[in-house]
Amino acid sequence: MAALTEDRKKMLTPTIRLMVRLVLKRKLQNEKAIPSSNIDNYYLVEALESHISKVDENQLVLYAQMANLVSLILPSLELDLKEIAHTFSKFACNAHTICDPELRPLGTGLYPVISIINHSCVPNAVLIFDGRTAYVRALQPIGKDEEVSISYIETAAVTKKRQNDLKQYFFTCTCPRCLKDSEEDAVLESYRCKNQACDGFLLPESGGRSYTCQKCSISRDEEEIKKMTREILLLSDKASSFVSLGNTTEAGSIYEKIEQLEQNLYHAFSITLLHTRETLLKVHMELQNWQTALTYCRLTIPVYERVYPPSHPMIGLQFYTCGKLEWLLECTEDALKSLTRAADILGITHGTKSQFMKELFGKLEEARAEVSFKLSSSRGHDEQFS
Ligand SMILES: C[S@@+](CC[C@H](N)C(=O)[O-])C[C@H]1O[C@@H](n2cnc3c(N)ncnc32)[C@H](O)[C@@H]1O
Repeated sequence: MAALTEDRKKMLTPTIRLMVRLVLKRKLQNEKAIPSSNIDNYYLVEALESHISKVDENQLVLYAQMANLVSLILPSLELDLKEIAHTFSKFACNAHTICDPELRPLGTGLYPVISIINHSCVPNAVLIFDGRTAYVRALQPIGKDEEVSISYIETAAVTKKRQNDLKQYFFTCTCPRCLKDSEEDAVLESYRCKNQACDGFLLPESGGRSYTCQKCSISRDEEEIKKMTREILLLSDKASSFVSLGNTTEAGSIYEKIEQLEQNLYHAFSITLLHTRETLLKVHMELQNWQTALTYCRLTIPVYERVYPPSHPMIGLQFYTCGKLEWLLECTEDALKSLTRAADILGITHGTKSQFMKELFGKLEEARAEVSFKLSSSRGHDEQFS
């Protein structure tokens, strides 16, 4: 690595590091310096799908450059650059993002046995890591002949976006959600009805100039929508520049304005509004504004429950955040409810033995004890005065 120029060092992406580890592992396994097994050997990598014939020329050039860099990092090995480039193409449709228990990305890994699992936007299983060990856990009972599926992408998105994110895998998803989701997509991305009491979504009128609610037929003027969209765009640019300056307080107050505008513009289940609220949750956590953070956390949950399958870890994690905030704010009974929901879901997706889960169970026990203590002391108080 020391022999690399600064420019080349910048190219040491997680994918390059993964390739270097893979090449070294193959060498060591061939020399029997480290053990190989049925689920851990290079033959499994050879069998992976690469879609190399469909990869475009620019991407092929990039793979060739990356292969070259690997050979510079490992000068003592005689490498077949074409084979390395081909393996990079396998990474694109088979590698997995290793995440921490809170689903924050940590790096990239290749798990050839897990790579046999196909994608669905309504998956019946989920891939969870404990350190570098990968676990596939069922989100629901899976029948004997039923196919196990996981999601390769973020499923909190409309069909067009999901299909676009799946392009690197060279297939068109035909899961039930992709086949029938036009109305659901409209809810997730359309404008809301002008009537605040109506939960309908708008579609453009054939002649343009206005949008009409599909539930109550009230129209919204196109100009008004364009004006609000422009205002949101301007504010978003401003908020991003405050974020890059590290001014979280200013960024937060601009995101609040964006959220207000988006509430009036988009449907309550809008993905755009969801992302703004996720940002506001992060901002207020950073600023230790626990009550406001809790408000935004609670607002995200109904949308999560709509866009993720039941028992999805994202829902469990959001209940966990809610529970921790409620505990901090001494809303003990709410905390108990949220932590119970979190434990019910994350117990399925994360198992019960990891340190992360032990901490959650510890917090749940504490909340349970506190609630029963409060209950018994209020009963004692009532008895004293009866
Ligand atoms: C990680 S591999 C999954 C295993 C692969 N089906 C196999 O037999 O080796 C990813 C590739 O599988 C195919 N694939 C995955 N999910 C699919 C789906 N829902 N429909 C069609 N093809 C899919 C695509 O070719 C994709 O690039």
